[in-house]
Amino acid sequence: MEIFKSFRIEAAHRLPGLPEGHKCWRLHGHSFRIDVHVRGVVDAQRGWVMDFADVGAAFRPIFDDLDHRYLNDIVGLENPTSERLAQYVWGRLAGALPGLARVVIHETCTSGCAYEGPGSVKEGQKVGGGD
Ligand SMILES: Nc1nc2c(c(=O)[nH]1)N=C([C@H](O)[C@H](O)COP(=O)(O)OP(=O)(O)OP(=O)(O)O)CN2
Ligand SMILES: [Zn+2]
Repeated sequence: MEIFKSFRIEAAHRLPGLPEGHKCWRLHGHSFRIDVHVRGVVDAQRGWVMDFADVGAAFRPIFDDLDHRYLNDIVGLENPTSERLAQYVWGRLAGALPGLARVVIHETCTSGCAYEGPGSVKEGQKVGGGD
């Protein structure tokens, strides 16, 4: 069984790896939604995989570091694409949240990414890179 909890973060960013003419090179902001998925068995007594509150507690320090921030200023997020943000969140949560299964970043209502941790994608499996 997989459960999830969603968090909303208001933050600014720009993508310095893009050409200057690209709209996302410029400073702009998003209401990011971050979904944290945890996979595990349903405990017979409690009837749940994990208390949603425990997911919230594990995410809290990350929320505090990301919310109402300029993401590019954060070490590890110098190029804060959705993909880099997913890797960043995973890297911080993995040791704190047993059963972490997926981190989903909704950068806008229509775009984002899902990450299932290192090893979930083969090294060198490049599918894009254009601007
Ligand atoms: N693979 C990625 N592509 C893009 C990212 C990203 O993080 N990973 N980020 C951006 C920009 O930051 C942009 O703010 C979001 O992209 P986009 O979906 O193009 O935003 P729009 O709301 O302008 O989309 P429309 O549907 O065209 O209105 C760009 N690409
Ligand atoms: Zn953006």
